[in-house]
Amino acid sequence: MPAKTLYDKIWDDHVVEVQEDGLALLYIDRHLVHEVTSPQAFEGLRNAGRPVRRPDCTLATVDHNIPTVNRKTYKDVKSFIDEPESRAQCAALEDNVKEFGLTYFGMADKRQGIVHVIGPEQGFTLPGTTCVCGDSHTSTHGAFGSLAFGIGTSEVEHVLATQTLLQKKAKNMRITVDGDLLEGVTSKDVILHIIGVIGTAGGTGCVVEYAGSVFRGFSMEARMSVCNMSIEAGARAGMVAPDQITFDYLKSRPLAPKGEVWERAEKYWRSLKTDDGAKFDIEVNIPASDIIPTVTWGTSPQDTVPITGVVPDPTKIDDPVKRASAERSLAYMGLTPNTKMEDITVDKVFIGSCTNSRIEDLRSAAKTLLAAGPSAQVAPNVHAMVVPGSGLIKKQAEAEGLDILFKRAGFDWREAGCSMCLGMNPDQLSPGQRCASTSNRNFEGRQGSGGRTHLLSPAMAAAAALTGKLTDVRKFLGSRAEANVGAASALKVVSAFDFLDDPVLAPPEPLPIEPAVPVSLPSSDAPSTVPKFTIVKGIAAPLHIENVDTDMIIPKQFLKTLKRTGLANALFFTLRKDPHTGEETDFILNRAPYNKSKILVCTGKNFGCGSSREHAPWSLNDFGIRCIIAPSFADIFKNNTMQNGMLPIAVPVEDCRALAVDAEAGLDLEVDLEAQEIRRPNGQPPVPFTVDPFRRHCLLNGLDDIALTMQRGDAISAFEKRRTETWPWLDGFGFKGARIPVAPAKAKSAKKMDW
Ligand SMILES: CC(C)[C@H](C(=O)O)[C@@H](O)C(=O)O
Ligand code: SF4
Repeated sequence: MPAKTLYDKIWDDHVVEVQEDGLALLYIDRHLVHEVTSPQAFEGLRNAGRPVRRPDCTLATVDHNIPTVNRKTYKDVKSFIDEPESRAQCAALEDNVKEFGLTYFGMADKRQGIVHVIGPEQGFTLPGTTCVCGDSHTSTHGAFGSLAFGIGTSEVEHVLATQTLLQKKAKNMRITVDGDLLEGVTSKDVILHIIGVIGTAGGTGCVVEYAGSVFRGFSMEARMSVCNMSIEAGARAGMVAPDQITFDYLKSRPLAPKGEVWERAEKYWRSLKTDDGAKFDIEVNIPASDIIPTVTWGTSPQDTVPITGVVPDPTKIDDPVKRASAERSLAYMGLTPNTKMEDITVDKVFIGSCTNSRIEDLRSAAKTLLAAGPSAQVAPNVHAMVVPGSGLIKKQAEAEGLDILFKRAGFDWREAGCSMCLGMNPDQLSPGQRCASTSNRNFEGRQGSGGRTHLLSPAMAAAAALTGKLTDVRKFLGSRAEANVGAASALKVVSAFDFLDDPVLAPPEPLPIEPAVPVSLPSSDAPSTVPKFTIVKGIAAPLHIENVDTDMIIPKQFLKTLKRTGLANALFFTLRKDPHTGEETDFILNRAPYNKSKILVCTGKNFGCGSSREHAPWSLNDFGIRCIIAPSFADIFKNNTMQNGMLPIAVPVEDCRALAVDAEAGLDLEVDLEAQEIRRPNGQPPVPFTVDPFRRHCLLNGLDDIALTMQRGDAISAFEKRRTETWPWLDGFGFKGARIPVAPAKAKSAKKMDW
């Protein structure tokens, strides 16, 4: 048997079928659903008369749109959410879970929370599983040794209908951090440092395994923070091999296996580690001692700098595209080169998000407050908020007295949700406001139009709240700090298990399905909803930006739609509309002839990074752009475009630059998918490209993945039979039967604190 990596093992255990070209039909064990990326998927099911194949493996919650104000007066979504589009999206999910019979943690349920917090908390996320969600930070669940990745809405529909996905295997990458971390350095600093080293495209096309003594020593919470931000490094997924720490975290959680089945599961999980001698395509080694508390200075998560450092100087960057990107970032961030990071003042502090809203994160921030002494107060002119990741974490933190500490220091203590991580709810930055944030993305406008984000750890965020400036948290260490912590009345450490006392009920019966539309394998001449892509000829718009993120392609306020169309005006909204006057800017897509572009040529790499929002390709498509040419693409964006009959073409940067020159001259390009070439004006030689053969076939014929996979029903059923025999705990464990027994609250309180 050849030596295998952890990823190889999980992959092999989930292949239903594999084609000659390596394209696999992969079985999905766990599907998390939230309100933003699911409405169009449910609509697709409804239109085709398809049920959800495995309600027992699907868990839904609301998180992105919901207000985080006190819910004491909460009656229902309709009366509680003021903003009409947010309200409509949450109401749509409530209707959909009823119609399709899914387990749902709504706003009245104390288990509601950020989708990537509640899955692990309930034991829904398990080692050795495949886990997906219409959300890029699904990588979080890799902390359990699960192959977990974000998908777009078309793929959400695919999973709901078939419980599978069509996938090509990614490359194996290992990031090893060995040695001892310096005092004051946390998991957030580790992952920010890694992204600073490898860049936001460093993991593109890869599944990362985090190895080495640092990750082995981390708690599950810390591992989740690391895996969460794998997507910011461009990786498809990030994983840590399961071990005793994983099992201790999971055992007795409501949806984890119990009794004899647990024993069986644990035995299998213990086999889930990379074999000695297994081959990685890419290896990165980082000494732990290199890492010091880290913050970001710019508008990409790779723009990191030690807190002791200064704002970089773009004139020292040779590469013109990179220099332009740095200049643009600094202008946006309102920063001057060489300013000391510790001299940067902040207006807001946000402690929350799926990266850092778990109990240990809150304890770590609280410890900084304790270290500062009993009279520590949030600096005047700073508004600081703490948003726990779930209702249960909020309760646990309150039982530990953390809320009192935060409130006493002047923090705002909120209800669970995504909140100011992306501000789809009212928690937003105003233009020009600067925020020290424990979230994961510092893109332009991410936390509010014109808002400026510095990413950092919870401990550093708390320090910034107290001083009003970005601050080295190590100033809150040492003998005086220890004396302050010692003098404070001891905080209780309460077990999470004290709050996991709600049985998870079986999902409701779905409503009767409307007469099903017969499904058959579409032949190349069958009508399909996916447009064919053969030849596209027309104006190409040049763009010279690196790491074009999907927040830039379409900002959050346009994600509240229940439709796939009507998004043409939303495309590159913040670049096309002056935020102050609302007038059109001179951005390339506003100018003739580029306002009629059918092609986009980007000279910067990593186009479409960040969020999994399929709204990005929808808005490009609505604008009329069918083809994007760039040196490289982020994985999820690439998949999403092809699901919509659009063509992303990756060609070397020199070719992109040459094509951009044609585009700047206002000359037509002609993209021929059959011939796999881009024909240039004035008799210049064409630029060749290649597209995966299966995808090319689907695009040329306008084929729809779901209809194709529905033909594999027998193979999927056979896989499910084998799955039930081999891994019985995966069959909706916990959802079967009327009430699921919950482990008796155990005295786990003696657990060593991670701070
Ligand atoms: C809304 C969702 C598609 C998005 C994501 O995929 O990440 C969001 O969670 C984000 O963080 O931008
Ligand atoms: S990154 Fe932010 S918006 Fe996205 S799921 Fe996590 S908390 Fe929610």
